[in-house]
Amino acid sequence: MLFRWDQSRGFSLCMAVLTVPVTLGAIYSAYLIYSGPDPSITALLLRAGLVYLSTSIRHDFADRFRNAGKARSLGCSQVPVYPHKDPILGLDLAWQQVRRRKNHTVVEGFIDRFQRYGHTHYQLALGQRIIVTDDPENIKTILATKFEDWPIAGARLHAVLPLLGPKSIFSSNGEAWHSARTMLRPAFVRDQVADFRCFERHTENFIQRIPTDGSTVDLQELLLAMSMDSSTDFLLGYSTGLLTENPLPDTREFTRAFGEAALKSSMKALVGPFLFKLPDRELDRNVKKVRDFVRYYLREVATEKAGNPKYQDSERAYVFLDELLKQDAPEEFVVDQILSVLIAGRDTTAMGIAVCFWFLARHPDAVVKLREEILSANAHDPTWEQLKNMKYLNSVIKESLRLVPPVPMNTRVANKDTVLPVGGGHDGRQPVFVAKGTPVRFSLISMQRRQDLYGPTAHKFSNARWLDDKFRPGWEYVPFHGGPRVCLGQQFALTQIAFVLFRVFQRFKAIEAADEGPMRLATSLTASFATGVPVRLTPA
Ligand code: HEM
Repeated sequence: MLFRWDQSRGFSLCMAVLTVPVTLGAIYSAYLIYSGPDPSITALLLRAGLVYLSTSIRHDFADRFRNAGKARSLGCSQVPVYPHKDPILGLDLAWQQVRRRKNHTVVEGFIDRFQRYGHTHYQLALGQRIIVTDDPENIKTILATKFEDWPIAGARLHAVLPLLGPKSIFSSNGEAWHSARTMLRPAFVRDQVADFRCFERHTENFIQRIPTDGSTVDLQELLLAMSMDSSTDFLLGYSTGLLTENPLPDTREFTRAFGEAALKSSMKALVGPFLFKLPDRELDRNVKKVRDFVRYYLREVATEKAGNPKYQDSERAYVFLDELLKQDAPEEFVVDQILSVLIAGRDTTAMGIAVCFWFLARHPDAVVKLREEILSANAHDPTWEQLKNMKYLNSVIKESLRLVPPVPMNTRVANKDTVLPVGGGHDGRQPVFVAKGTPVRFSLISMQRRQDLYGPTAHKFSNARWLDDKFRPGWEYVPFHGGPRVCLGQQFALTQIAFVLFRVFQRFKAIEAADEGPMRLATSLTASFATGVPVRLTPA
């Protein structure tokens, strides 16, 4: 059963009444601490703990009382609350999440809770009240309309801070973010996106690793390697070469350290920022390895560019790093930005391609139509325009990113008292008051599967919906987000996904799944398939 608090009059009154004894308790505890005869250390600590607890409870009650008044004055309505069995810390839900994480059903849990408790509701995360939403109006408000009220903070920030530092595009807000974005934007110009030579090299290495005798291969693993190779090539002008016979020296160490540092940081961020204050030599070592690797190639490019034969080679005409070096920024700032783009683009692109293969392996009819389009394009080497005009190919990509957006959920934190447009009241359509400091977790993956937005086939792969010109979703479909912080690499990613699909289905006529059962996703900042994408392909 739903129970609504935060802004209810009865609750506020109750809180106000409780504030009096709690405050008296705090004063009495303080008196005992200072006046007790020779108190022991344990007694002192216990009493200090009691003072702290009662003071923070008092503040919490006072805040709720103040917020309830403010919410009413702003015309906001009550919000549904998850019916916790543990109403103090919310450990019941935390425990459920741990179990869901273990059996890879986090997404199903989100979808179920949104259906039961409303598309915007409160829940407790280790004692902190957070809002969860999968409503397009609210997501639009957070990312665009009231962008300034919703900086990156909390778990989303702490998940990347150790690797990127506070000034990178992926971890900063306000002026710092603005200057990072201004610096990076010119490096994503369309001509470079349309320069397929970099994609070609790495797609070919990927295809070479696909067995042609019908044996099973895990495409997810290969795609992660391919996207590390192509990202480092595009960014630094040096590819890690994981899919080649001659990887760069230290590549495996770099990839391992990068993966471990990213995973460790996001796990620590889930528990809370205080963990980062504790020394962690392993994380420090991995971060140092990653940054040293990037710095080394940055110096190579910066100092050897003029005489380096690689740069006379037209194959290497465009390197993202060159664009950054032109701007004369400090070295560590450039390292921050390169690593940001690597984090933002590597796993996401690999997942974007993996999702397409996952669905195609279960929809042979779509593969037949896709091949018809690819073969009838009559273009051995497609141009950017040709790929953009391939309706069927793009419908497969859009539908795959609808059902599994590689960034499935995200978080922002209100930096002032603010309002979300919907989620309150009995119909869930009234505005919601959000107090300063409240985190909001928004879920693209459940929004993009909502039946009321996508119809009865919302949960099914049905790329045909994108072939209808009248079907143009707005904020109901934002795999790259929207607003001022929209993904900078969107065109780069979409082009690479289209290119890989084009090349693979030029050479292979069928793909079939080598595993059974429902999709199982592992989720952190990026989603991945918990057991990979094992498939068998048939050469054309
Ligand atoms: C299918 C692939 C991709 C998806 C689904 C995707 C999605 C996203 C999303 C949702 C964000 C917003 C994150 C946030 O604000 O918390 C983002 C930001 C970003 N993405 Fe992507 N991305 C993809 C590929 C790429 C690629 C290939 C690159 C670069 C080569 C890239 C570069 C960036 C950058 C630099 C940002 C930060 C923008 C900012 O904060 O101003 N992305 N991406």
